[in-house]
Amino acid sequence: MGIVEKIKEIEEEMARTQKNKATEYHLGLLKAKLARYRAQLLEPASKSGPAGIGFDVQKSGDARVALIGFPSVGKSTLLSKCTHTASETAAYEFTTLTAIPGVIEYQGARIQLLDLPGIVEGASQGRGRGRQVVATAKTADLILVMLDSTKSEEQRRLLEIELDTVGIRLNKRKPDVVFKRKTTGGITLNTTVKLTKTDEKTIRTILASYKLHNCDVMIREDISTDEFIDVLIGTRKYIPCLYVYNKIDAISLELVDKLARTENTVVISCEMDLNLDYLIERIWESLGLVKVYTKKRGERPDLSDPVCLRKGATIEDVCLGIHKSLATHFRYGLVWGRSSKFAPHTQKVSLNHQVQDEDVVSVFTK
Ligand SMILES: Nc1nc2c(ncn2[C@@H]2O[C@H](COP(=O)(O)OP(=O)(O)OP(=O)(O)O)[C@@H](O)[C@H]2O)c(=O)[nH]1
Ligand SMILES: [K+]
Ligand SMILES: [Mg+2]
Repeated sequence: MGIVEKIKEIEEEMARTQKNKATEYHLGLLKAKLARYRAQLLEPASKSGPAGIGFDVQKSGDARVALIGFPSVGKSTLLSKCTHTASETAAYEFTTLTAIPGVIEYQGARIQLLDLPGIVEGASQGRGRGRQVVATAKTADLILVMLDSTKSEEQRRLLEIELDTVGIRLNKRKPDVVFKRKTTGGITLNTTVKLTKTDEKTIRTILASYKLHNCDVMIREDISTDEFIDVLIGTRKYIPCLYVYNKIDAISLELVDKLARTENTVVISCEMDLNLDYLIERIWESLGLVKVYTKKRGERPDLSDPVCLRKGATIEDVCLGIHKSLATHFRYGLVWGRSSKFAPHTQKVSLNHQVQDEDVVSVFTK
């Protein structure tokens, strides 16, 4: 029996099993098994072929944003409107067949926007180019789930399932669980909160089913069984996401209003150029990029050409963003701004100092 069939069998058994206190533990086991098979199916290291490999597009710029959606929702139209790259658009489905990168320039940052082929239900199982598309989505810093506002709400849930299946967790934080493998000593399980969505027995059974007989587990959040499995599998990707409803020119104002009030949602019309600037603002905000200005000794900071970095970036990243040699010859840095302990005064810092948005940085070399 192939992995796909095995997965199907487990899914069927789960569907047949009634959800209650008595079956909770058995369902937990099935979930663990299912997650393991899916991981086998989708990780690049699996023997089932190059399933986990995405389209070969060079990452460039300060961040990567991937467009995911069903065919003909307007992904290519959006790329063509927001970047200098033209991607073919047409009224028929599957116009786009590969990944097409474009660049959004905003606030001094270069954001790579990736137009991707439309995916269909079952994409993560290998239908169409779906697996390649979702594998590419895994490499993104932000996912735009693009939806056709004239179509049913169902499309959003279906896309979420496809992304979830390949281990992408949208708008979620990594569960607050510390997990350490050991060679001896058995299992130490500690919780700092009351577990309401799973229990110790289920957790211990899952550990056993993964043949983890020696480990330390510290659970610091009220997690579910699924979230615990995510921790064990370890390759889950926690990616922020914006839901982008396109074609609002074709729906009622009431519906536009309702959609616009939904969390993590932006409504647009590519065709009528509605709200596209606002979308870019939201993309920028969701990426949480950090802009740092550099300053040479005795000069004013250069406000025209900031260095753009990811959240959590350090002085070392600033150096690398300017020139490779700067980090190797680094003596010390000076920081003005929010990350400076002595704001608004200067702080002398080393390479591992974390910078904040709008900091001004000077680097002194040997
Ligand atoms: N009414 C309306 N139509 C739009 C809008 N944006 C795009 N379209 C139309 O939707 C159709 C599909 O657009 P594409 O950009 O090719 O869609 P896609 O998502 O890239 O499609 P695939 O590459 O096939 O997956 C085209 O006929 C567009 O003209 C919009 O804002 N309003
Ligand atoms: K199309
Ligand atoms: Mg397209």
